Amino acid sequence: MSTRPLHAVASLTDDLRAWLPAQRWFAAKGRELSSVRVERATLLSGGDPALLHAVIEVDDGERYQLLIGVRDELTDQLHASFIGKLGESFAYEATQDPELMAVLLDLLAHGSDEGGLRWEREPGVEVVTGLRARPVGVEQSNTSVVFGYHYIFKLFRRPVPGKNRDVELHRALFRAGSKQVAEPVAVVEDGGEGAVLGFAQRYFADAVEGWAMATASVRDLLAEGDLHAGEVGGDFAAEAGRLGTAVAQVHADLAAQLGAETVGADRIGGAVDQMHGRLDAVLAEVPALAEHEPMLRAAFDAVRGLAEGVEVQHVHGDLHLGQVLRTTTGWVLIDFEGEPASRPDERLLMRSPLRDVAGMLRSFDYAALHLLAGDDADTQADHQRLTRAAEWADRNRSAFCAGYAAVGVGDPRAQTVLLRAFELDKAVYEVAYEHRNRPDWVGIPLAAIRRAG
Ligand SMILES: Nc1ncnc2c1ncn2[C@@H]1O[C@H](COP(=O)(O)OP(=O)(O)O)[C@@H](O)[C@H]1O
Ligand SMILES: O=P(O)(O)O[C@H]1O[C@H](CO)[C@@H](O[C@H]2O[C@H](CO)[C@@H](O)[C@H](O)[C@H]2O)[C@H](O)[C@H]1O
Repeated sequence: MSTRPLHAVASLTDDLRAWLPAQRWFAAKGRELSSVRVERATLLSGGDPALLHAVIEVDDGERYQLLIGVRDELTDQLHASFIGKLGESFAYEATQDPELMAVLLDLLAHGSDEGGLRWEREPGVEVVTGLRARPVGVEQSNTSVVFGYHYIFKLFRRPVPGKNRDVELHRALFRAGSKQVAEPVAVVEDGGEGAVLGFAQRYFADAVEGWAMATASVRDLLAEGDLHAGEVGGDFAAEAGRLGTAVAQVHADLAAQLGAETVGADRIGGAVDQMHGRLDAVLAEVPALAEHEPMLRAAFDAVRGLAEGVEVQHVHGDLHLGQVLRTTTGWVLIDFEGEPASRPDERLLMRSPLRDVAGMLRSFDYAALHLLAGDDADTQADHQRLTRAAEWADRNRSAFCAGYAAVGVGDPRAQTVLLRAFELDKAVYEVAYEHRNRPDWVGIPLAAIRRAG
């Protein structure tokens, strides 16, 4: 490999143009790239294998972060991660290489401030090294690696200068003694612009995702045919209630640590304008939404009349059943980056906690209906399954709200105008998300919008 990292990565630009669009975390998926420019590259560890860090810019101006491994010979396990040849050597996605991830764990444990990258443990935390590394297999917006049963490290694929919401909110909650988040362990920062490049936190080895639990419950129900959601073994309502309580506790801790305020007509109007703006954009992309436009606009405009103002604070911002984990001791929330579609500066704003509630309520609807995506309500058997699934969603949505209200930070069910607008706004977002990423599922948010009419 060339001893000049920038030169080495720059010689891969043609290969990167072909490789990037296939990556789940790459935002411009499915589109041909005309240019890839290497902004900087740093050698983190030499030898064979070598580890390079690079920041690249693609033709839409988006910046991405890469960890590139270089080996004289590619092992079978790394074939799928191949990016391109560097002279006689092979360049590949380094997060898939346990040997190189051990180097990364050493950097996190011992700290370093070289080549413009700062690796730093959180105060008072010791990091164990020599743990086996494995990449997280799920489809994600970033890339995560698990070390033993101890840590999970997230590489932010699109680092943003300034404060990182995921890290800051984890720190604030952990300071508050919250049991609903993982302990922050270490961060990697770009010494120049101060962007957080990576974040290690405590790994919950005993955890299962809320989405997996909820959909298992729906499967149980559908297998029974005749029984109601409350009568089957896999009933989820008690868990949904505990989840509501956990979310309310997180909201209470965030408000206590970082403040809350009541906003009046100006800010409310701005938020309503944003909902209309999103609808404009999605209508242009998905014509099937047009028949619901008057109802949606009326639901958003109803928020303007909330004379008593709206309480805002820092919230999760992208809450759904895939962002919560059930451990053996309770529910935890992960990934506080905020809504993927919002600009980084927008994500830092305080928002109504009902946004999170609405996100979770939408998620119960998804969990109930995704298995029935192809069902036809006109046939008797499918009608029965759809009715049962709808009952499941109602039951768990109510249990979630009751669990939330029990904490004393407010009852979402008492704020019907706001909750309805936020749920519909989220559903509009989901229509665009599904249209772009999972067209078979676009019927789920569309059906929810139709039912609200
Ligand atoms: N502290 C943790 N303990 C156990 N698993 C975790 C933890 N944090 C994240 N995960 C797992 O990693 C996956 C991706 O994490 P997430 O922070 O949502 O990344 P992304 O920003 O890429 O979506 C989650 O869906 C979850 O399964
Ligand atoms: O987790 P991300 O931050 O990447 O969020 C995006 O992807 C989610 C899908 O993984 C998407 O969530 C939608 O589908 C979920 C089921 O897969 C469902 O539970 C959510 O309620 C629904 O919104 C999310 O909208 C998108 O931003």
